[in-house]
Amino acid sequence: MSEKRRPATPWPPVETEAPRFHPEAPGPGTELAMHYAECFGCGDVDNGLHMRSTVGDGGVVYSKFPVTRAHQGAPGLAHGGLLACAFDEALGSAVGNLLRRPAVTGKLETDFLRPVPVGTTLFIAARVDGVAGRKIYASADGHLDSADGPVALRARGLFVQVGLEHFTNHGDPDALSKFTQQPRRREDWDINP
Ligand SMILES: CCCCCCCCCC(=O)SCCNC(=O)CCNC(=O)[C@H](O)C(C)(C)COP(=O)(O)OP(=O)(O)OC[C@H]1O[C@@H](n2cnc3c(N)ncnc32)[C@H](O)[C@@H]1OP(=O)(O)O
Repeated sequence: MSEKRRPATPWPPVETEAPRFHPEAPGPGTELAMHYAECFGCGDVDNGLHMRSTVGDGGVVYSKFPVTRAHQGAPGLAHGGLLACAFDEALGSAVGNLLRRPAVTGKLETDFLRPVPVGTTLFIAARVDGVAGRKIYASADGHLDSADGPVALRARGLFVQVGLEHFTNHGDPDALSKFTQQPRRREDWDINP
């Protein structure tokens, strides 16, 4: 298949500032641990995505999603919803680790350009594109089987900064202590929008 094109829409869709990476953000070459053991994206969960991420140069976070039979939609092909899930994880990891601003996905759009077969590994490169107040814009490309393989998917996400109480009030009162990597303590986060 040739390089796929889709209609171009402005990104970020509003005026933004360049992202300011947290002074204690992990540097290039750092392998990121799972952020929560029960996370479907990166945790130690049966039939989860088992994604692993590494910080690259220039504010890029590289993630790998090994596609198995547990992730099928059509026979032999990855389920589109799980592919979108992989991008949510990859984009969220870039936002959370590089900015250390607590944020949740507000909007996620995914362009599916090529089928992703079982047995392939999706190599996702994610970056933070801009920040407008609480709104954090990030995007990613997903390459088949190598970092420079053909692009199978592209995604764009809006993450909205929230207070840490978002996790403790709506989720688990002990949420912060259950993060398995930095940022996990209140003082590890940049909570000022
Ligand atoms: C180290 C850690 C690594 C972590 C990796 C984790 C990866 C996984 C990440 C996730 O999956 S998070 C889970 C999925 N997401 C959610 O559960 C979020 C559910 N939604 C909410 O909780 C609220 O709707 C939300 C916090 C997103 C926003 O509610 P708020 O009341 O705080 O804010 P508001 O609605 O005023 O929106 C703030 C701004 O964002 C804009 N906005 C929000 N959602 C939007 C949307 N969908 N489209 C466009 N704009 C949107 C909104 O218009 C507004 O713009 P302005 O400031 O310019 O007025």
